[in-house]
Amino acid sequence: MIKFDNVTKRYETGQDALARVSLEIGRGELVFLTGHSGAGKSTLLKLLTAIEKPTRGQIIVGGQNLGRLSRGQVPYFRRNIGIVFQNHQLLFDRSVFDNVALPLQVAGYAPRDVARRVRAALDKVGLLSKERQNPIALSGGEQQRVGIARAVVNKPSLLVADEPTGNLDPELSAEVMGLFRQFNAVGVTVLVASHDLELIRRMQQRVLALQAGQLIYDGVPAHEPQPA
Ligand SMILES: Nc1ncnc2c1ncn2[C@@H]1O[C@H](COP(=O)(O)OP(=O)(O)OP(=O)(O)O)[C@@H](O)[C@H]1O
Repeated sequence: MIKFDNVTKRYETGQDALARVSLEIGRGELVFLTGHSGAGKSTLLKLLTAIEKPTRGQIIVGGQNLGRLSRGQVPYFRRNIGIVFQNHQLLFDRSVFDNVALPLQVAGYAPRDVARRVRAALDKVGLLSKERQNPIALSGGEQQRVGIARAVVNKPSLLVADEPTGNLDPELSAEVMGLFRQFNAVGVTVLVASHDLELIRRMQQRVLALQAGQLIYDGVPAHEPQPA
């Protein structure tokens, strides 16, 4: 599903935000990406979603070589990826329903299909009863779930999240992670960037760790028994 081959990203400032990173993520995997602030997590996600281009190396996503995508092809490529942001970027002057509907409207779906899919997505994140509310009236956890519904409404085969639990307390963070697990269980490939090591450890999934732009770990962390 995702292949990075010796990928380096150097920003104009001259710094290597990623240095010779090679990795593969198979279809249907749930993987966490971790590392300190500035380690390169966001850069890796921006390359993966064709927001940035690599300076060197090759990136293949869903069989497409991102280095060969033309500007015009990028929006079509992105339709197959759901993206969840830390600050969820919801529009506070529109209802929950309209926020989730946006990607479908942009893609030109008929209004009946939009309504059906939006309600299915809101149902999956447990917010069907709040479709008419304005997101500003929702809690932080609920707002993040609206962001997740919007990311999955298009039924993407890949779901990417950048610090999706950054502003949430541990209980709500666990809830959001549970949602990612659910989408993964029905076949969606999920990549979640997070610096919350405790939360990641509890998930018992594959972890990729970056340090100063280099991939320093790829594996499932050993489960440490908790003291009684
Ligand atoms: N657009 C940019 N132009 C120049 N340098 C950048 C740009 N974006 C990121 N960087 C630099 O690249 C390095 C990696 O940044 P990146 O945002 O990928 O890290 P991160 O692991 O996501 O950090 P954080 O958890 O703080 O978001 C940092 O040193 C950062 O300052």
